[in-house]
Amino acid sequence: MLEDLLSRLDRLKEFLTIKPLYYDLNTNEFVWIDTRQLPWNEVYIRTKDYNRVARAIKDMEIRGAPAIGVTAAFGLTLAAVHSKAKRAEELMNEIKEAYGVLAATRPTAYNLFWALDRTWRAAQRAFEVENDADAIREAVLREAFTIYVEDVENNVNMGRNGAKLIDNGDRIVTHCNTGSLATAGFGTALGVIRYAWHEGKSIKVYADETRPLLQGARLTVWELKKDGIPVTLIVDGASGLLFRRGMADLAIVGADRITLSGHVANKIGTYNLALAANANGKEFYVAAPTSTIQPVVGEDSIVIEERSPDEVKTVLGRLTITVDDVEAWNPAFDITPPELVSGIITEKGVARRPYEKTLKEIIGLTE
Ligand SMILES: CSC[C@H]1O[C@H](OP(=O)(O)O)[C@H](O)[C@@H]1O
Repeated sequence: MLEDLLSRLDRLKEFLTIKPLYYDLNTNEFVWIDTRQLPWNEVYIRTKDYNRVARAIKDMEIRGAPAIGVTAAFGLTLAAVHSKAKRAEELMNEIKEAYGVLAATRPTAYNLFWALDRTWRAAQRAFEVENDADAIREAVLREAFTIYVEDVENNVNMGRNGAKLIDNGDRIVTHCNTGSLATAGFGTALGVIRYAWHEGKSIKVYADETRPLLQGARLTVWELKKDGIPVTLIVDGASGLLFRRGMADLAIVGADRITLSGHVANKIGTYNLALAANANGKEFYVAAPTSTIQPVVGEDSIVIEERSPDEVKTVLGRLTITVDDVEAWNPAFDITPPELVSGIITEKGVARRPYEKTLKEIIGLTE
C-alpha cells in the first residue's frame, strides 16, 4: 500500500542525517526525538495515543511549523488505526474528536491546520466513496505518510532554490531552529544553508541563541556541528552590531505562517533581525514550504501564541533570572512586514515583492 512512498523516502536518505520523527509501520506507533532534551540527551519517545502526540506538540517536545503539521497528520492516523470502531460513521466521529484535540495544541503555525484539513479530507473522501472503516484507516495513514515524504522532498527542493542566493564566503545570520528538528527532515532555512554547504560553498553561520527557549543555542548549533558547518553562537541582540560592523552578509529565517501579502509570522526576535539587516542594507530571506502559506492577505489572521511568563523569568525553567513577583510577557512569535522581506524561498521557487501576485502564482491561486 505504501511501497511508492517508501521508495521515494529511500531516495531521500542521504538528506535524512537526522531523523527527528517517523511513523513505525511495524508497530503503528509515532516516534519522535524530544527536542527539549537536546543537546544534552537524544531521547526518542513512541506512542499509539494521539493525546500523547498532542501533548508533545503543546509542550514543544516536537516543535517547528512543518514538524507540527506532519506530527498532527500522524496523530489523526493513530486515532484512526487504533480505534475500535467497526462502523465508518463511528470512526469518522472519533477522527473528528482527535482533530479538535490536535488543532487546539498551538495557534500560530499554519502547517498544523493545513495538515489536519488535508488528512481529514482524505478520510472524508474514503467515507463518501467506500463507507468502510478500514478504507478510512488506510486513506488517513496514506495521506499522513504522503505529507511526511513530501515535506522532506520540499525541503530539499527549497534548499536547492535558496542556495542559489548564497555566495561563496557568505556569513549568514539565522534565528531559532529551522533544521531537521523543525521538519520531517533536512530543514527549511537551515536546509538552504545545508544545501549551499554541500554544494561546496564556503559559508559560516551566526546562530541567534533565541530566548527564551534557546532553540538556536540548543538545536541549531547541535545540527550544524553534526554537519561540520562553521557556526558561531550569538545572543539575539548581537545581530545589529554584526551587520553594522560588516560581519554578516544576509539573514535567512523560517516561518510559522505567511500570508499572501508577505506578512511573516516567525519566532519572537525575527522582526528585530529583519530591521537590523534592512537598516544595514543586507538581504533578509524567509524559507518555508508552501504549506506554511495561508491564502489570505494582511496580518489579522495571524494568532500570536503567548506562552507562560515563567519561560521568560527563567533559563529553561532551571534558573530564575529576575525578581519573583515581576510581570513577564512571552509572545512566542512576531510578525515581519513584507517591506522588510527580500524574498520568500519555497520548494516551488523564490517569491519577490509584490507578494500578493508572486505568492498566488507559487501556490497556484489564479486571479
Ligand atoms: C521550519 S519553521 C520552524 C519555526 O518554528 C519555530 O517556532 P517553535 O520552535 O516555537 O515551534 C520558529 O518560529 C521557526 O522559525
